[in-house]
Amino acid sequence: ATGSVVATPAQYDAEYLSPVSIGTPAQTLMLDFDTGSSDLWVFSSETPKSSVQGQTVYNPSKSSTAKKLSGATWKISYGDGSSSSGSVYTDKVTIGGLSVSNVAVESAQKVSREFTAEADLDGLLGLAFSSINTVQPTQQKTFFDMAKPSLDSAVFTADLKYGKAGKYNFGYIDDSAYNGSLTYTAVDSSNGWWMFTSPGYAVGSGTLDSTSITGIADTGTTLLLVPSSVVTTYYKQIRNARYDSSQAGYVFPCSTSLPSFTYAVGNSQIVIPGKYINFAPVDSAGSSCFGGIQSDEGIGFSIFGDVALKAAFVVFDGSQSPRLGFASK
Ligand SMILES: O=C(CNCCc1c[nH]c2ccccc12)Nc1scc(-c2ccccc2)c1C(=O)NCc1ccccc1
Repeated sequence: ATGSVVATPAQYDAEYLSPVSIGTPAQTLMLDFDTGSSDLWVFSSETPKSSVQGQTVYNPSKSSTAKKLSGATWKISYGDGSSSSGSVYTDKVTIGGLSVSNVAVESAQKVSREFTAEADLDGLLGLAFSSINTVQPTQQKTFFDMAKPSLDSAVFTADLKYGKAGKYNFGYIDDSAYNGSLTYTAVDSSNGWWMFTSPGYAVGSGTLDSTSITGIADTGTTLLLVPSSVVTTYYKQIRNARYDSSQAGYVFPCSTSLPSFTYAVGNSQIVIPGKYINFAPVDSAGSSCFGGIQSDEGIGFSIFGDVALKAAFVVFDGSQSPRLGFASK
């Protein structure tokens, strides 16, 4: 089997949302496919009304294939301080024509205000490794792990784009979606993430600096978060860039034309065009803009978020020895 689904960017490409059908008859929610976490959680009929502001909710009592996973709970929190928690059902989940039964669908009984504020986001679909799924007492498998036995090939691909719709494919690699060839690199999944080491980086047309960057391929994080030394080197090239402590990040005049950022993958390179690195205005006046490259200080590793991944076609190879493939497009 295979599946293919559109990934539509929210404002400023802050996240990408894909339609997912849950239950019988189908209840279609817009979920953020997240290779940085491993829980499929949704706004539901159990989410307090005061916490639901525009989201579409999953109602298990309206699904003939829903089963309560008795005694199971989940609770997750993210680095930005956001969090959610609740109960667990199993139900049929269909993504782009690919149907999987008995998938753990985590129903939110609590969501933090950051999620309530995201009116278009009805939940997350975790695509990291099942070893970091938060369901207790019995850890649950991700949609990808549940789908794997029926997939033509144990892979999924992310083809996110700048300011327009991209795609997630399951079970096959669309060789027409990228230029040149794929370069594969080793993954360390011991911490549950798609973690790899980039052997170097470059700013603009400069030469490659062989400072390696170890981080995770994370579609659920918006920005590219790298070591402070790399951040400093990048923004040193921009005359009016400055660290704004009130924003806790580098900002620059929105009119600035930005240098590209290149990250190496094995012997090849992915070039992030400068315009991808202007994330969003920090004020309504729109005079200063927040950079798409910021520090990974305090995380313990770097995060290749959407700013980095949307410059590439990315293969998440979940075979016996997982690996990541990157190609330019
Ligand atoms: O959690 C994910 C992926 N799912 C995000 C879902 C999500 C969280 N708010 C959302 C809001 C909307 C949509 C999805 C999400 N990735 C990882 S691995 C390590 C950290 C981390 C750990 C400690 C400190 C910092 C990061 C994060 C992290 O918190 N990223 C989000 C972030 C990172 C930095 C700044 C903001 C957010």
